[in-house]
Amino acid sequence: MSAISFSSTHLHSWKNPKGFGKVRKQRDGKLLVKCSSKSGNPTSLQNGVRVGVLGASGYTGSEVMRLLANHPQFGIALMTADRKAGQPISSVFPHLSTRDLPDLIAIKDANFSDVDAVFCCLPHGTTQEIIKGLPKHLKIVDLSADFRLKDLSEYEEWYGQPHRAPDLQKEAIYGLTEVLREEIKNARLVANPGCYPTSVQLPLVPLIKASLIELKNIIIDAKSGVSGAGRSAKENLLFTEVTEGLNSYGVTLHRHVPEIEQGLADASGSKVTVSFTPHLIPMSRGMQSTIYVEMAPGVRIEDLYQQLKLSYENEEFVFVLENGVIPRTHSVKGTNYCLINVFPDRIPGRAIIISVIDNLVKGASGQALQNLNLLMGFPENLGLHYLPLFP
Ligand SMILES: NC(=O)C1=CN([C@@H]2O[C@H](COP(=O)(O)OP(=O)(O)OC[C@H]3O[C@@H](n4cnc5c(N)ncnc54)[C@H](OP(=O)(O)O)[C@@H]3O)[C@@H](O)[C@H]2O)C=CC1
Ligand SMILES: CC(=O)N[C@@H](CCC(=O)OP(=O)(O)O)C(=O)O
Repeated sequence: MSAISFSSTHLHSWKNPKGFGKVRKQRDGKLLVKCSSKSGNPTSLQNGVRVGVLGASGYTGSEVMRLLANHPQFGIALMTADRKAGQPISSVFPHLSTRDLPDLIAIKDANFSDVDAVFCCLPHGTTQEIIKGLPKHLKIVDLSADFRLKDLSEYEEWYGQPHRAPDLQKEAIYGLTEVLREEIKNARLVANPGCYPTSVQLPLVPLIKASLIELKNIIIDAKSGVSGAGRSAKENLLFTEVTEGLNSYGVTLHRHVPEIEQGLADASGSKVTVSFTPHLIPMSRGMQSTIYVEMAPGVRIEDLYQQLKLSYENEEFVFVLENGVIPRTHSVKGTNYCLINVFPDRIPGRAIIISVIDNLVKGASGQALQNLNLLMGFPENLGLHYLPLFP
Protein backbone atom coordinates (compact mmCIF):
# COMPACT_ATOMS: atom_id res chain seq x y z
CA MET A 1 0.00 0.00 0.00
CA SER A 2 1.33 3.42 -0.80
CA ALA A 3 1.86 5.74 2.12
CA ILE A 4 -1.07 8.01 1.30
CA SER A 5 -3.95 6.74 -0.80
CA PHE A 6 -7.61 7.63 -1.13
CA SER A 7 -10.66 5.46 -1.54
CA SER A 8 -13.35 6.38 -4.05
CA THR A 9 -15.62 7.53 -1.19
CA HIS A 10 -12.95 10.03 -0.30
CA LEU A 11 -12.80 11.43 -3.73
CA HIS A 12 -16.57 11.61 -4.03
CA SER A 13 -17.11 13.82 -1.01
CA TRP A 14 -13.89 15.67 -1.53
CA LYS A 15 -14.94 16.69 -5.01
CA ASN A 16 -18.42 17.69 -3.89
CA PRO A 17 -17.93 19.71 -0.73
CA LYS A 18 -21.20 20.99 0.61
CA GLY A 19 -22.18 22.00 4.08
CA PHE A 20 -21.07 24.65 6.51
CA GLY A 21 -22.98 27.70 7.44
CA LYS A 22 -25.87 28.69 9.63
CA VAL A 23 -28.68 26.32 10.48
CA ARG A 24 -32.20 27.64 9.99
CA LYS A 25 -35.61 26.10 10.64
CA GLN A 26 -38.01 26.39 7.69
CA ARG A 27 -41.78 27.00 7.93
CA ASP A 28 -42.49 23.29 7.49
CA GLY A 29 -40.26 22.63 10.50
CA LYS A 30 -37.59 20.97 8.36
CA LEU A 31 -34.07 21.90 8.99
CA LEU A 32 -32.09 23.87 6.48
CA VAL A 33 -28.37 23.93 6.80
CA LYS A 34 -27.54 26.98 4.75
CA CYS A 35 -24.17 26.30 3.31
CA SER A 36 -22.52 29.32 1.87
CA SER A 37 -19.39 31.28 1.72
CA LYS A 38 -19.32 34.95 0.83
CA SER A 39 -17.38 34.06 -2.25
CA GLY A 40 -19.14 30.85 -3.20
CA ASN A 41 -22.55 29.55 -4.25
CA PRO A 42 -24.90 28.75 -1.42
CA THR A 43 -26.07 25.17 -1.20
CA SER A 44 -28.60 23.73 1.20
CA LEU A 45 -29.06 20.45 2.95
CA GLN A 46 -32.17 18.93 4.50
CA ASN A 47 -31.97 17.17 7.85
CA GLY A 48 -28.43 18.26 8.60
CA VAL A 49 -26.94 18.04 12.06
CA ARG A 50 -26.98 21.31 14.03
CA VAL A 51 -23.65 21.70 15.74
CA GLY A 52 -22.63 24.03 18.56
CA VAL A 53 -19.01 24.98 19.16
CA LEU A 54 -18.35 25.90 22.78
CA GLY A 55 -15.08 27.79 23.02
CA ALA A 56 -15.20 28.88 19.37
CA SER A 57 -12.71 31.72 19.92
CA GLY A 58 -9.91 29.33 20.83
CA TYR A 59 -7.50 27.35 18.67
CA THR A 60 -9.32 24.02 18.73
CA GLY A 61 -12.65 25.82 18.18
CA SER A 62 -11.31 27.60 15.12
CA GLU A 63 -9.92 24.31 13.84
CA VAL A 64 -13.35 22.70 14.21
CA MET A 65 -14.77 25.48 12.04
CA ARG A 66 -12.06 25.03 9.42
CA LEU A 67 -12.75 21.30 9.24
CA LEU A 68 -16.52 21.74 9.09
CA ALA A 69 -16.11 23.83 5.95
CA ASN A 70 -15.71 20.50 4.13
CA HIS A 71 -18.45 18.64 5.97
CA PRO A 72 -21.53 17.71 3.97
CA GLN A 73 -23.83 17.04 6.95
CA PHE A 74 -22.92 19.37 9.81
CA GLY A 75 -23.93 23.04 10.02
CA ILE A 76 -22.89 25.43 12.76
CA ALA A 77 -25.87 26.54 14.83
CA LEU A 78 -24.12 28.38 17.64
CA MET A 79 -20.67 29.43 18.76
CA THR A 80 -19.69 30.57 22.24
CA ALA A 81 -16.83 32.47 23.82
CA ASP A 82 -16.02 33.91 27.22
CA ARG A 83 -14.10 37.24 27.06
CA LYS A 84 -14.89 37.54 23.36
CA ALA A 85 -18.62 36.88 23.66
CA GLY A 86 -20.61 39.45 21.67
CA GLN A 87 -18.03 39.76 18.90
CA PRO A 88 -18.46 38.61 15.30
CA ILE A 89 -16.16 35.77 14.35
CA SER A 90 -14.64 37.95 11.61
CA SER A 91 -13.06 40.22 14.24
CA VAL A 92 -11.79 37.33 16.35
CA PHE A 93 -10.64 35.15 13.46
CA PRO A 94 -10.24 37.21 10.27
CA HIS A 95 -9.27 34.02 8.43
CA LEU A 96 -12.91 32.86 8.86
CA SER A 97 -14.41 36.14 7.58
CA THR A 98 -15.37 34.57 4.27
CA ARG A 99 -17.79 32.27 6.07
CA ASP A 100 -21.36 32.97 7.07
CA LEU A 101 -21.18 32.13 10.78
CA PRO A 102 -23.16 33.12 13.86
CA ASP A 103 -21.72 35.72 16.25
CA LEU A 104 -19.99 34.56 19.41
CA ILE A 105 -22.26 34.47 22.45
CA ALA A 106 -21.83 33.58 26.12
CA ILE A 107 -22.79 30.01 27.05
CA LYS A 108 -25.44 31.32 29.45
CA ASP A 109 -27.22 32.97 26.49
CA ALA A 110 -27.14 29.90 24.27
CA ASN A 111 -30.37 28.13 23.31
CA PHE A 112 -29.52 24.46 22.98
CA SER A 113 -32.99 23.35 21.94
CA ASP A 114 -32.03 23.96 18.30
CA VAL A 115 -28.74 22.12 18.59
CA ASP A 116 -28.09 18.38 18.18
CA ALA A 117 -24.44 18.08 19.11
CA VAL A 118 -21.60 20.13 20.57
CA PHE A 119 -17.86 20.25 20.35
CA CYS A 120 -16.74 21.39 23.75
CA CYS A 121 -13.45 23.27 23.23
CA LEU A 122 -13.15 24.77 26.72
CA PRO A 123 -10.33 24.79 29.27
CA HIS A 124 -10.19 21.71 31.46
CA GLY A 125 -11.60 22.23 34.94
CA THR A 126 -14.34 24.63 33.84
CA THR A 127 -15.63 22.13 31.27
CA GLN A 128 -17.16 19.61 33.70
CA GLU A 129 -19.38 22.26 35.32
CA ILE A 130 -20.54 23.50 31.92
CA ILE A 131 -21.25 20.04 30.49
CA LYS A 132 -23.15 19.11 33.67
CA GLY A 133 -25.60 21.93 32.87
CA LEU A 134 -26.19 21.00 29.20
CA PRO A 135 -29.48 19.41 28.07
CA LYS A 136 -29.44 15.63 27.86
CA HIS A 137 -30.46 15.39 24.20
CA LEU A 138 -27.07 16.71 23.09
CA LYS A 139 -24.31 14.48 21.82
CA ILE A 140 -21.05 15.87 23.18
CA VAL A 141 -17.44 15.54 22.16
CA ASP A 142 -15.34 17.12 24.88
CA LEU A 143 -11.84 18.13 23.84
CA SER A 144 -10.71 18.93 27.38
CA ALA A 145 -9.12 16.49 29.79
CA ASP A 146 -12.08 16.49 32.20
CA PHE A 147 -13.60 13.12 31.39
CA ARG A 148 -10.58 11.14 30.25
CA LEU A 149 -9.41 9.52 33.47
CA LYS A 150 -11.62 6.69 34.68
CA ASP A 151 -10.17 6.66 38.20
CA LEU A 152 -11.52 9.70 40.04
CA SER A 153 -8.82 9.60 42.70
CA GLU A 154 -6.22 9.70 39.96
CA TYR A 155 -8.05 12.67 38.43
CA GLU A 156 -7.89 14.46 41.77
CA GLU A 157 -4.21 13.62 42.23
CA TRP A 158 -3.13 14.94 38.80
CA TYR A 159 -5.59 17.80 38.36
CA GLY A 160 -5.49 19.01 41.97
CA GLN A 161 -9.24 19.12 42.56
CA PRO A 162 -12.07 16.65 43.11
CA HIS A 163 -14.15 15.87 40.03
CA ARG A 164 -17.37 17.88 40.00
CA ALA A 165 -19.37 15.70 37.61
CA PRO A 166 -18.54 12.12 38.66
CA ASP A 167 -21.71 10.58 37.22
CA LEU A 168 -21.04 12.06 33.82
CA GLN A 169 -17.46 10.93 34.08
CA LYS A 170 -18.67 7.31 34.44
CA GLU A 171 -20.76 7.72 31.30
CA ALA A 172 -17.95 9.15 29.16
CA ILE A 173 -16.21 7.00 26.54
CA TYR A 174 -12.56 7.66 25.80
CA GLY A 175 -12.35 8.80 22.20
CA LEU A 176 -9.24 7.18 20.76
CA THR A 177 -11.18 6.32 17.62
CA GLU A 178 -9.06 3.54 16.13
CA VAL A 179 -9.04 1.67 19.47
CA LEU A 180 -12.55 2.25 20.85
CA ARG A 181 -14.63 2.79 17.72
CA GLU A 182 -17.50 0.44 18.64
CA GLU A 183 -17.97 1.94 22.13
CA ILE A 184 -17.83 5.46 20.69
CA LYS A 185 -20.66 4.73 18.24
CA ASN A 186 -23.08 4.21 21.14
CA ALA A 187 -21.86 7.00 23.40
CA ARG A 188 -23.48 10.31 24.28
CA LEU A 189 -20.38 11.89 25.78
CA VAL A 190 -16.94 11.28 24.30
CA ALA A 191 -13.77 12.33 26.10
CA ASN A 192 -11.51 13.24 23.20
CA PRO A 193 -7.91 12.21 23.96
CA GLY A 194 -5.08 14.64 24.63
CA CYS A 195 -2.66 15.32 21.80
CA TYR A 196 0.40 13.68 23.38
CA PRO A 197 -1.60 10.61 24.48
CA THR A 198 -2.94 10.21 20.91
CA SER A 199 0.54 10.29 19.40
CA VAL A 200 1.82 7.78 21.95
CA GLN A 201 -1.06 5.32 22.19
CA LEU A 202 -1.59 4.86 18.45
CA PRO A 203 1.80 3.19 17.95
CA LEU A 204 2.06 1.47 21.35
CA VAL A 205 -1.40 -0.05 21.84
CA PRO A 206 -1.15 -2.62 18.97
CA LEU A 207 2.38 -3.61 20.02
CA ILE A 208 1.32 -4.07 23.63
CA LYS A 209 -1.81 -6.00 22.67
CA ALA A 210 0.37 -8.38 20.64
CA SER A 211 2.84 -8.70 23.57
CA LEU A 212 5.71 -7.60 21.34
CA ILE A 213 7.17 -5.04 23.74
CA GLU A 214 7.99 -5.05 27.43
CA LEU A 215 5.80 -2.96 29.71
CA LYS A 216 8.84 -1.62 31.56
CA ASN A 217 11.33 0.98 30.39
CA ILE A 218 9.04 2.80 27.98
CA ILE A 219 10.58 6.23 27.41
CA ILE A 220 8.64 8.94 25.58
CA ASP A 221 10.37 12.06 24.34
CA ALA A 222 7.62 14.29 22.94
CA LYS A 223 7.58 17.67 21.25
CA SER A 224 4.70 19.99 20.53
CA GLY A 225 4.06 23.15 18.53
CA VAL A 226 2.99 26.15 20.59
CA SER A 227 -0.70 26.06 19.55
CA GLY A 228 -0.91 23.04 21.87
CA ALA A 229 -0.99 25.48 24.76
CA GLY A 230 -4.07 27.35 23.53
CA ARG A 231 -4.65 30.95 22.48
CA SER A 232 -4.71 32.74 25.81
CA ALA A 233 -1.73 34.94 26.70
CA LYS A 234 0.91 33.36 28.91
CA GLU A 235 4.43 34.57 29.65
CA ASN A 236 6.12 31.29 28.70
CA LEU A 237 4.40 31.42 25.32
CA LEU A 238 5.72 34.83 24.28
CA PHE A 239 7.59 34.84 20.96
CA THR A 240 10.78 35.79 22.79
CA GLU A 241 10.49 32.85 25.18
CA VAL A 242 9.67 30.27 22.55
CA THR A 243 11.58 31.18 19.41
CA GLU A 244 15.07 29.82 18.72
CA GLY A 245 14.89 27.49 21.70
CA LEU A 246 13.66 24.19 23.01
CA ASN A 247 11.77 24.17 26.30
CA SER A 248 11.15 21.02 28.29
CA TYR A 249 8.30 21.25 30.77
CA GLY A 250 6.23 19.14 33.16
CA VAL A 251 9.19 16.78 33.65
CA THR A 252 7.79 13.67 35.46
CA LEU A 253 4.70 15.69 36.36
CA HIS A 254 2.76 16.23 33.15
CA ARG A 255 -0.96 15.44 33.44
CA HIS A 256 -0.83 13.32 30.29
CA VAL A 257 1.20 10.68 32.16
CA PRO A 258 -1.86 9.07 33.81
CA GLU A 259 -3.82 9.28 30.55
CA ILE A 260 -1.07 7.48 28.63
CA GLU A 261 -0.62 4.91 31.41
CA GLN A 262 -4.38 4.29 31.56
CA GLY A 263 -4.53 3.56 27.81
CA LEU A 264 -1.49 1.28 27.88
CA ALA A 265 -2.79 -0.56 30.97
CA ASP A 266 -6.12 -1.14 29.20
CA ALA A 267 -4.20 -2.62 26.26
CA SER A 268 -2.01 -4.86 28.42
CA GLY A 269 -4.31 -5.78 31.30
CA SER A 270 -1.67 -4.75 33.82
CA LYS A 271 -0.16 -1.60 35.26
CA VAL A 272 2.23 0.33 33.03
CA THR A 273 4.56 3.12 34.10
CA VAL A 274 6.19 5.38 31.53
CA SER A 275 8.87 8.07 31.46
CA PHE A 276 7.37 11.03 29.62
CA THR A 277 8.98 14.39 28.91
CA PRO A 278 7.17 16.95 26.76
CA HIS A 279 8.90 19.85 25.01
CA LEU A 280 7.69 23.05 23.43
CA ILE A 281 9.26 23.67 20.02
CA PRO A 282 9.21 26.92 18.05
CA MET A 283 6.54 26.04 15.51
CA SER A 284 2.81 26.74 15.43
CA ARG A 285 1.45 23.26 15.08
CA GLY A 286 2.68 19.69 14.92
CA MET A 287 3.79 17.06 17.36
CA GLN A 288 6.33 14.27 17.43
CA SER A 289 6.67 11.49 19.97
CA THR A 290 9.92 9.55 19.85
CA ILE A 291 9.38 6.42 21.90
CA TYR A 292 12.12 4.07 23.13
CA VAL A 293 10.95 0.55 23.95
CA GLU A 294 12.38 -2.83 24.88
CA MET A 295 11.25 -5.69 22.64
CA ALA A 296 9.95 -8.89 24.26
CA PRO A 297 12.43 -11.82 24.22
CA GLY A 298 12.89 -13.24 20.72
CA VAL A 299 11.01 -10.39 19.04
CA ARG A 300 12.69 -8.69 16.08
CA ILE A 301 12.23 -5.19 14.69
CA GLU A 302 10.49 -6.70 11.64
CA ASP A 303 7.83 -8.16 13.96
CA LEU A 304 7.04 -4.72 15.34
CA TYR A 305 6.87 -3.27 11.85
CA GLN A 306 4.61 -6.03 10.52
CA GLN A 307 2.31 -5.82 13.51
CA LEU A 308 1.85 -2.09 13.05
CA LYS A 309 1.29 -2.51 9.32
CA LEU A 310 -1.31 -5.19 9.96
CA SER A 311 -3.07 -3.24 12.71
CA TYR A 312 -3.49 -0.16 10.57
CA GLU A 313 -3.83 -1.59 7.06
CA ASN A 314 -7.56 -0.79 6.99
CA GLU A 315 -7.34 2.47 8.88
CA GLU A 316 -7.64 5.67 6.93
CA PHE A 317 -5.90 8.04 9.29
CA VAL A 318 -3.03 6.01 10.70
CA PHE A 319 -0.20 5.11 8.32
CA VAL A 320 2.90 3.07 8.89
CA LEU A 321 5.47 4.49 6.49
CA GLU A 322 7.67 2.45 4.18
CA ASN A 323 10.57 0.75 5.86
CA GLY A 324 13.19 3.28 6.94
CA VAL A 325 11.20 6.43 6.10
CA ILE A 326 11.27 8.92 8.95
CA PRO A 327 7.92 10.51 9.90
CA ARG A 328 8.01 14.31 9.81
CA THR A 329 5.58 16.83 11.23
CA HIS A 330 5.51 18.57 7.83
CA SER A 331 3.86 15.45 6.41
CA VAL A 332 0.77 15.77 8.63
CA LYS A 333 0.31 19.53 8.92
CA GLY A 334 -3.38 20.43 8.70
CA THR A 335 -4.48 16.78 8.43
CA ASN A 336 -6.00 14.09 10.58
CA TYR A 337 -3.17 11.66 9.86
CA CYS A 338 -0.86 9.96 12.28
CA LEU A 339 2.31 8.70 10.61
CA ILE A 340 4.37 6.06 12.35
CA ASN A 341 7.58 4.14 11.80
CA VAL A 342 9.82 1.89 13.83
CA PHE A 343 13.61 1.66 13.83
CA PRO A 344 16.15 -0.71 15.41
CA ASP A 345 18.07 0.88 18.29
CA ARG A 346 21.84 0.42 18.47
CA ILE A 347 21.25 -1.15 21.87
CA PRO A 348 20.31 -4.77 21.09
CA GLY A 349 16.71 -5.67 21.91
CA ARG A 350 15.48 -2.10 21.85
CA ALA A 351 13.45 -0.20 19.25
CA ILE A 352 12.75 3.45 18.51
CA ILE A 353 9.26 4.40 17.38
CA ILE A 354 8.48 7.76 15.83
CA SER A 355 4.93 9.04 15.63
CA VAL A 356 3.78 12.41 14.26
CA ILE A 357 0.42 14.17 14.28
CA ASP A 358 -0.92 17.68 13.94
CA ASN A 359 -1.81 18.52 17.56
CA LEU A 360 -4.81 20.58 16.44
CA VAL A 361 -6.21 17.94 14.08
CA LYS A 362 -5.62 14.28 15.00
CA GLY A 363 -4.56 15.57 18.43
CA ALA A 364 -7.78 17.55 18.94
CA SER A 365 -10.43 18.83 16.49
CA GLY A 366 -9.90 16.26 13.71
CA GLN A 367 -10.23 13.29 16.02
CA ALA A 368 -13.20 15.08 17.65
CA LEU A 369 -14.88 15.32 14.23
CA GLN A 370 -14.03 11.67 13.53
CA ASN A 371 -15.81 10.85 16.81
CA LEU A 372 -18.84 13.08 16.21
CA ASN A 373 -19.28 11.45 12.80
CA LEU A 374 -19.50 8.11 14.59
CA LEU A 375 -21.89 9.43 17.27
CA MET A 376 -24.22 10.73 14.56
CA GLY A 377 -24.06 7.54 12.49
CA PHE A 378 -21.97 8.92 9.61
CA PRO A 379 -18.81 7.47 8.08
CA GLU A 380 -16.02 8.58 10.38
CA ASN A 381 -13.97 10.12 7.57
CA LEU A 382 -16.65 12.63 6.53
CA GLY A 383 -15.20 16.14 6.15
CA LEU A 384 -11.69 15.00 6.98
CA HIS A 385 -10.16 14.78 3.53
CA TYR A 386 -7.22 17.09 3.72
CA LEU A 387 -3.78 16.62 2.30
CA PRO A 388 -0.95 18.18 4.29
CA LEU A 389 0.23 21.72 3.78
CA PHE A 390 3.72 20.97 2.52
CA PRO A 391 6.27 22.45 2.89
N1 LIG B 1 -4.56 23.27 21.62
C1 LIG B 1 -4.40 21.95 21.45
O1 LIG B 1 -3.55 21.51 20.63
C2 LIG B 1 -5.22 20.99 22.23
C3 LIG B 1 -6.12 21.41 23.17
N2 LIG B 1 -6.88 20.49 23.85
C4 LIG B 1 -7.85 20.91 24.84
O2 LIG B 1 -8.96 21.53 24.18
C5 LIG B 1 -9.51 22.56 25.02
C6 LIG B 1 -9.50 23.88 24.24
O3 LIG B 1 -8.15 24.18 23.92
P1 LIG B 1 -7.73 25.45 23.06
O4 LIG B 1 -8.69 25.66 21.98
O5 LIG B 1 -6.31 25.24 22.73
O6 LIG B 1 -7.88 26.61 24.15
P2 LIG B 1 -7.96 28.19 23.93
O7 LIG B 1 -7.40 28.78 25.15
O8 LIG B 1 -7.36 28.55 22.63
O9 LIG B 1 -9.54 28.48 23.87
C7 LIG B 1 -10.37 28.34 24.99
C8 LIG B 1 -11.78 28.72 24.66
O10 LIG B 1 -12.60 28.59 25.81
C9 LIG B 1 -13.23 29.83 26.12
N3 LIG B 1 -13.27 29.95 27.59
C10 LIG B 1 -12.22 30.15 28.42
N4 LIG B 1 -12.65 30.16 29.71
C11 LIG B 1 -13.98 29.98 29.68
C12 LIG B 1 -14.99 29.90 30.69
N5 LIG B 1 -14.70 30.02 31.97
N6 LIG B 1 -16.27 29.72 30.29
C13 LIG B 1 -16.59 29.61 28.98
N7 LIG B 1 -15.69 29.67 27.98
C14 LIG B 1 -14.40 29.85 28.33
C15 LIG B 1 -12.36 30.89 25.47
O11 LIG B 1 -13.12 32.06 25.25
P3 LIG B 1 -12.40 33.54 25.12
O12 LIG B 1 -11.43 33.44 23.99
O13 LIG B 1 -13.54 34.45 24.83
O14 LIG B 1 -11.75 33.79 26.41
C16 LIG B 1 -11.96 30.17 24.19
O15 LIG B 1 -13.02 30.21 23.26
C17 LIG B 1 -8.64 22.62 26.27
O16 LIG B 1 -9.25 21.85 27.29
C18 LIG B 1 -7.34 21.97 25.82
O17 LIG B 1 -6.65 21.43 26.88
C19 LIG B 1 -6.80 19.16 23.54
C20 LIG B 1 -5.92 18.69 22.62
C21 LIG B 1 -5.02 19.56 21.92
C1 LIG C 1 2.17 22.68 24.24
C2 LIG C 1 1.20 22.48 25.38
O1 LIG C 1 1.15 23.24 26.32
N1 LIG C 1 0.38 21.43 25.29
C3 LIG C 1 -0.63 21.13 26.26
C4 LIG C 1 -1.34 19.88 25.87
C5 LIG C 1 -2.52 20.07 24.97
C6 LIG C 1 -3.42 18.87 25.05
O2 LIG C 1 -3.56 17.93 24.35
O3 LIG C 1 -3.95 18.77 26.11
P1 LIG C 1 -5.20 18.64 27.01
O4 LIG C 1 -6.39 18.48 26.19
O5 LIG C 1 -4.97 17.52 27.92
O6 LIG C 1 -5.19 19.91 27.72
C7 LIG C 1 0.00 20.87 27.63
O7 LIG C 1 1.12 20.41 27.71
O8 LIG C 1 -0.74 21.03 28.61
